[in-house]
Amino acid sequence: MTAPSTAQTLAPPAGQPLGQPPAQPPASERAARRARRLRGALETYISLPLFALLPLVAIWIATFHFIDVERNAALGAARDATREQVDTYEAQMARNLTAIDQTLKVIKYAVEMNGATGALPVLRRQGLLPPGLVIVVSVTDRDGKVVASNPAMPALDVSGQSFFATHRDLEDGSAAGAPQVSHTLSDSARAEPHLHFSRRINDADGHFAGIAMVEVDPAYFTSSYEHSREGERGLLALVGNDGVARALRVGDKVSWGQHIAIDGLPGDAAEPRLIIPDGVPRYAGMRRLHGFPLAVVVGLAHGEQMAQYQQHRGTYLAAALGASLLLVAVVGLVSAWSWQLAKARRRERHAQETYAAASEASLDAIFVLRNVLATDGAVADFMVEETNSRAGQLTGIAKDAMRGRLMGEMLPFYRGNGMFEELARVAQDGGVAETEWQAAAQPASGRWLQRQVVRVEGGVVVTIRDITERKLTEERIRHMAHHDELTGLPNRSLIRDRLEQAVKHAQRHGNCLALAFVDLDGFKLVNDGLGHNAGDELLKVVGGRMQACLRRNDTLGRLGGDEFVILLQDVADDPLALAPVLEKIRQAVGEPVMIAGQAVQVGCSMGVVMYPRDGDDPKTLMMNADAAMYRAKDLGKHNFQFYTREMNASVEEKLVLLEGLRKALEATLDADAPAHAGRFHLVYQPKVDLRTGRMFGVEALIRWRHPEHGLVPPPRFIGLAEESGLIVAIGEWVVRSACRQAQAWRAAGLEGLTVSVNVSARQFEEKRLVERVANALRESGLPPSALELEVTESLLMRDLNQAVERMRELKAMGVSLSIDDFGTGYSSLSALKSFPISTLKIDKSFVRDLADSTDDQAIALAVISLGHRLNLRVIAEGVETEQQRDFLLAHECDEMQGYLFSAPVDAERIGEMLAQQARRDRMRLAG
Ligand SMILES: Nc1nc2c(ncn2[C@@H]2O[C@@H]3COP(=O)(O)O[C@H]4[C@@H](O)[C@H](n5cnc6c(=O)[nH]c(N)nc65)O[C@@H]4COP(=O)(O)O[C@H]3[C@H]2O)c(=O)[nH]1
Repeated sequence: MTAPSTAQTLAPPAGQPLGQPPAQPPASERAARRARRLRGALETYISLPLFALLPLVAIWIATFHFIDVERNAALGAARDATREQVDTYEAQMARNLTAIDQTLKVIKYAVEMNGATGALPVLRRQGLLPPGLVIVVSVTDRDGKVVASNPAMPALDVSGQSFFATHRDLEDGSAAGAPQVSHTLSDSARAEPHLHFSRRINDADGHFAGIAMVEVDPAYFTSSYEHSREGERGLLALVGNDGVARALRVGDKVSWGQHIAIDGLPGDAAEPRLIIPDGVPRYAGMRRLHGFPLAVVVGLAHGEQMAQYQQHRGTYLAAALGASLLLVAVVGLVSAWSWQLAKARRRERHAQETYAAASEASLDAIFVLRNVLATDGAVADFMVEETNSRAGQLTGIAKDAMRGRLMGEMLPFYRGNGMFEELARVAQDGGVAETEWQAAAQPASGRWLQRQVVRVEGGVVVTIRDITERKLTEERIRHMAHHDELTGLPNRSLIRDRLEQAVKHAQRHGNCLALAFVDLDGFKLVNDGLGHNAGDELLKVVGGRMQACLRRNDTLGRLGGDEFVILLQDVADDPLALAPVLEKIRQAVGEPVMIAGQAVQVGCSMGVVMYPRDGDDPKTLMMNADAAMYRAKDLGKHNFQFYTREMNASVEEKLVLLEGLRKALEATLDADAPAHAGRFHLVYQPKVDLRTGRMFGVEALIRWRHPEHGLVPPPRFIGLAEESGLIVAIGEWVVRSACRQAQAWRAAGLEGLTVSVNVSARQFEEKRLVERVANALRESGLPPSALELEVTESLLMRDLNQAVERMRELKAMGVSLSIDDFGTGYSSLSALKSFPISTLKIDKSFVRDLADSTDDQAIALAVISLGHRLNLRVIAEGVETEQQRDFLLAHECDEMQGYLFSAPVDAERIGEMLAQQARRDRMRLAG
């Protein structure tokens, strides 16, 4: 664990600039390297063979020493034996030769005394002759002819022999002279090889008279050869001074005649040498025999003499070799084992170093923990055996300071947060445990950590990873999955989830909850008119405003588009109690919003349901809230509606209504159609000049008399006619009818009356609108100036350019245009300027509270002043009271319409009113 990590060795140390020669490694590192090298040298597989050389050398030194000693001993013994043999052989030969010479001397004496032929019988008789089987004695005359012998032999002449010549040639009268010895030979008298010992016989005068001879078998002289002494290849030889062997025995073989350089032979054996050329080196000793021209030679075969030594030497060498081999084998085995062990240790060290490097480079904190057992064998604590720097950063305790410490003492909180129990469980039962938790203690406080515990022998390894980033990412993804990207509000899936939870909670606790579907009114106009960025901005602002109206545990979410949903929990089971917050939201949404330097305004239609009265499951509640929201839309928008059971029937109701509308249209257009389908008809509401009080025009308003339901107000069916497209045909009928009626009044002499017709969005956007209007005017004969088309402000804003274009075409025809419900939309001044209109109509919602609401007063005044600045006439609708009229009059509003003057009435009544007015005019003129 102390070895430098791979990462450390690859990268320059911190602070060392790249490109510079590396600095000397620190002293501690150098010392560690030295220690490692020394450890390596002391490895058994290196040191043991080195140490084993000592006993090996000792074995061989001792072996060679013993061999040497043994050899010297063997050599000494060989020399001693040779000397002893030579001594013995010399003594034997001296004895034998002396006896032979004695015989020669006796024969000589007897011949000299008894004559050559008489001597031997005398000696035989006296028993002085040696046994004839072994030794032949004979006497020759001076000519060399054997004259007597014992035993008797064939005639023999030795005159040619050198020993005879030697005797004969001696000075006459000389004493006996020395005995002569012949070579070993065979002659005509005796076929067996023999050698002759001879002495000179003188006559009485001292002259040569012949010789006395003793013939001896050469084997006689080597008969003392004993295998036990001389061995199988020992040598005994009787050699003449001339160097020719007279008798020579090697083993059992007796021979003669070989040449032996006796002069070169030592008296004592020194070194083995080749005495005869039989290839056997021998330890040799030689003694000259006194009184005879002879020497004895003894040779002991080197091989035989050293045989025991050789045997011992072999034994020693074998023993030494055996011991050496044993030693080498043991050392080899131990070294191999040690090498394997060292290799395994190296591998282990390498693995440890790799582990340490990897561990140090790891972003995970790693703790190698040892079990600390209680007396009952259960794990009582853990001791830190190894760890890494990351662990130090995580715990705030230096890595080295952790080693050897008890976890319970180092991180006491680990017993309180379940970590110890988990570690102990894995330590005892095995397996792998994984846990994620949020750290509570410094320095990692607040961070999300993940630990993995794995059992190892005698402990556990704990890996701790900081997963805060992952958690945050997961949280972000979760948030994105459950929240609307634009507003950050909960999205449909989270809302559904929260609603489910809220319903469950309410079910458990018997509480109530409310759910409101909110749809923005007029959002599409902003989005289409000012662009998507403006739409997005508007959604954010409106979302923020709604959120501000809610309590902390309420939920505001966005379903998509301009649809929001509000979940109010733990509310009273009383719709009225909800009204304040809903109204607050409605007002907050209705406040103008500044977008791209421009004030825009939207409303909201809210459909509200309550659990449990309007449904006891999320699906039903959402469905019913949706139905209630549509009802709010139907009822003029920017309001909230609580769900009623009847709403559920609305779809079916709509279908029935639509069918009725269709039939009514058919019936209206077809004069012959049966009346039970109901028909449309028009009513007219007078428009009055505020200053003069004179009716100058009428607004045509459609009515549907249903055969069963009676009179159906326009708000109940205009929207449906719009939705279904029927409005185009209905609208065309309205224009044509209104034109026809207006022309009829004119024809009746009621001149100067204008008629206004409402044109809905669908109608206005229809391509043939201008053509249809032109047709209606042409058919009726009404001058275009008597016709006014009322379009709503919001309608114009849907497609500004197209609207302006369409308006210009109508204007070109001479038709007047007015903007209905002015003030509920968000026309910009610049847009307003471009409209070819003649009149602005203040919406009746601002007129209603004119007397009390300063806001409405301000709006009315703003519209009046705006209209006048643009040279437009301003008309207020829905004027019901005199206060309203007085206010409008005081503030120079031009015209008005409303119940104060007249509710919408049929054409006939308008005719009467016009007639009355004409009468009044005439009277005033007259009066
Ligand atoms: N509270 C109150 N209301 C007053 C007063 N004086 C008049 N009104 C009502 O105000 C509405 C005025 O018409 P609008 O704003 O164009 O609003 C109209 C118009 O937008 C639409 N509409 C009516 N007839 C037609 C039509 O022929 N074509 C189209 N496209 N829309 C029509 O239906 C809406 C409602 O028409 P109506 O029910 O006839 O309701 C009429 C009228 O009866 C008053 O003093 N107080």
